[in-house]
Amino acid sequence: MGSFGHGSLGGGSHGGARGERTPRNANRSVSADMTAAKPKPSLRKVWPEVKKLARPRLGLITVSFLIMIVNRASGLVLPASTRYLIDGVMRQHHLYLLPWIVGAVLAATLLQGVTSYALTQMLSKAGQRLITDLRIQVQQHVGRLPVAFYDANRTGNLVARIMTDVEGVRNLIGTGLVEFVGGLLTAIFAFGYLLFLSVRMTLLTFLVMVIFAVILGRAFKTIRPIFRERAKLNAEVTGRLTESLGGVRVIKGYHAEESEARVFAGNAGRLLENVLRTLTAQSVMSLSSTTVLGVVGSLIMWMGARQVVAGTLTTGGYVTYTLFLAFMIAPVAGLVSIGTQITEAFAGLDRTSEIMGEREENGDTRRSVKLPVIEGDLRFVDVGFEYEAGKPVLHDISFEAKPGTVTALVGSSGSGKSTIISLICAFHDANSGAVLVDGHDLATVDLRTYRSQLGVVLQETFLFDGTVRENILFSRPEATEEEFEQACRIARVDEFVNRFSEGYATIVGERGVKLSGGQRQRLSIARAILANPRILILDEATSSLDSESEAMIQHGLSYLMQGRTTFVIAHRLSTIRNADQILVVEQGHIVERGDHAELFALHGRYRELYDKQHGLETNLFLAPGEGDTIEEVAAAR
Ligand SMILES: Nc1ncnc2c1ncn2[C@@H]1O[C@H](COP(=O)(O)OP(=O)(O)OP(=O)(O)O)[C@@H](O)[C@H]1O
Repeated sequence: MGSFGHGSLGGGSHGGARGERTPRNANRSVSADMTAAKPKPSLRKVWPEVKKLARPRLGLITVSFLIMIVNRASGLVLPASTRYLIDGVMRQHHLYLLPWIVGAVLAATLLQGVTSYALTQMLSKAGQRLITDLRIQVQQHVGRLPVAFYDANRTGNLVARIMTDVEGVRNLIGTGLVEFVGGLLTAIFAFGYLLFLSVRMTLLTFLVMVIFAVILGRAFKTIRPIFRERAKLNAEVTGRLTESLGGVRVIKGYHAEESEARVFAGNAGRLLENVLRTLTAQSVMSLSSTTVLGVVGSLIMWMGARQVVAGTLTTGGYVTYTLFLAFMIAPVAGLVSIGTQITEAFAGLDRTSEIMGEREENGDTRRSVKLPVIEGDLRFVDVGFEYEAGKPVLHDISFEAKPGTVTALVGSSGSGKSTIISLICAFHDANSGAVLVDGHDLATVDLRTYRSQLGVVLQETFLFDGTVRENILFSRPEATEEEFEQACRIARVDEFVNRFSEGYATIVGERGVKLSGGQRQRLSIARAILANPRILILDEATSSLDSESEAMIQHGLSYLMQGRTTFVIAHRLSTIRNADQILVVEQGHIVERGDHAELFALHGRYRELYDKQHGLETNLFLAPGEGDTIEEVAAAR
C-alpha cells in the first residue's frame, strides 16, 4: 500500500517526494518517459534557446569578439613578418628593418598572450556561471512538475538532466565558442593574405578544402544521433545505478549483487559501444584532415617551387605562404573537435529545453484561487479518475470529510485508497466530478496555498541524510526553538534523542538508516506537528512495531489528529474503530460507509475485512487496547 509517494512532507510547498515504486505509465497529460527516442537536435530547433541564453550576455559576447579579433590578428604578425625577414633583411641586406620586425613580433606576441588570458578568464567563467544558472533553473522547474511526471521518469534520468545535460553549454558560451569563432576568424584572415600572395594556388587549395568540408558535414550528420544516444544511455546507466545503490538492502537480502553487476556491466558495455562508434567517426575525420593537409602541402610545394623558379614568387613569399596555409588549415582541422563539442552542447540543450517545456503542476491558468487558512472541509463529488486513458481507477466517488473529523479508508490492495489520497493531495486532478476544499474546486486552487496546509505522515518515512533537527525543521524551517522542542516532546522524539551523545545534531544517515522504524515514525510525526496542517494524511504502517513504540507513536498521532481533518489509510484496529467515518473502497467504488458500529452490524465487506484482520492481529503482540475481542468491542458500542 501507500503507493502515492513515500515522502513524509509535513506541509510546506513541496510537491511530494519521489516514490520508490517501479514507474508506471504516467497520467495522460504528462509526457511519457523522456528517454524515449526523439528526433535529432538541429540548430534551428535549439536556436531560440541559444538566443535566450546569449541575450543577457550580449555585452560580454561583443567585447569578447572584439578582443578575439585583436588576438587572432596579432597571432598572424609572426608568419606575416617572415616574408620581410627573408626577402628584405636576409636577401637584400636591409638590416635597418630587423629591429622593427623583431619589435613588431614581440609586441604582437605579448598582445596575443594578454588577450588570450582575458578571453579565457571572461568566457570560461561566464560559461561556468551559465551552467550553474541553468542547473538551478532546471532543478526548480523539475521540482514544480506534477507527480505523474516523476512516475514516468527515473530519478537517475532526472539527475542527469539537471547535472550533466546543461554542461554542454560551456562549449557554446565558453571556450568552445572562442575556439570556433577564433579559428574561423584566423582562417578568414589567412585566406585573404594567401589570395594576396598567390591567387591561383589559393583557389586550388580552397577547392580541396571545400571537398573536405563536405565530407566533414556528412560525418557530423552521422555522429550527432550517436551523441544524443550517449546522453540517453548515460542517463539510463546512472538511473539504474542510483536505484540499485538505494536498494542495497533488498539486493543483498536476495543475494542479487551478481545479477546487478551483470546489469551494470551490460549497460556500461552499451555505453562503451557508443563511445567507440563516435571515436571511429572521429578518427576517420582526423585521418581525412591529415590527408587534406598532405594533399594541400604537396600541391603548394609543386606550384610554389615552380613559381619561385619562374620569378613570380619570392622565396620569402613562398615561406610566408606555407606558414599562412598552416594558419588557415589548422583551425579548420580544429573545428572537427570543436564541432563535436558544439554538437554535444546542442544535444544537451535540446534535452534541457524539452524538460523546461514540461508544464508545471501549478502552471495551469485555472489555478488562480488563493486559499486563506482553511477550515478543512473536504468533499468528493462524483469523482472519476484514470491514470491511463480507458482504464478507470475510481468511479463516482462522493463523500464529505467535515473539519476536524477522521476518515478511514479501508479496502483490499489495489482498490484505489492511495489514489483517493493522491487526489486529496492534488498530485492528480479528477477526470470527472470535483474535489472541493471549503467549497473551492481543488483543480482551480493555487497549489502553494493549499499544500502549505497539508501534512503527510507516511509509513515509509522520508528522511534526508542530515541531522535530526534538520529533518524535523524541514516542514517549517522558520519555527522557533520553543515550537521545535514542543513538537519533539509531543512526538516523544526527545526521549530517544537525549540518549544520543550528539542530541539533535545526530546525523540520521541516508533515508534515516541509523534510526529504528519507530524512531523514524516519531520524527516524521514531530515534523507534521511543527507544520501544523489543517488537513492531515496518515498512511499507517502495516508492520507492527513493538507495543512500546506503538504506544509512543499512538500518543503523538492522537495529538496530531486533534482538530484537523484527517484521512487515514488505516490498518490499526484502534484507528478504524475511532474514525468518524469509514469508507470501504473496492475496485474504485465506495461500497460501504459509516462508523465502525454501523459497518460492523452490517455484516458486509467491512465485517469480512475486519474479521480477517482481527484474526491476524490476535496472533500478534499487540499494543494496549488492540487485542480486544470482537464481542467486547461490539458490547462496548
Ligand atoms: N501511477 C499509476 N499509474 C497507473 N496506474 C496506477 C498508478 N498508481 C496506481 N495505479 C493503479 O490504480 C489502482 C489503484 O491503486 P491504489 O494505489 O490507489 O490502490 P490501493 O488501494 O492504495 O492499494 P494498496 O493498499 O495495495 O496500496 C491499481 O490498479 C493500480 O495498479
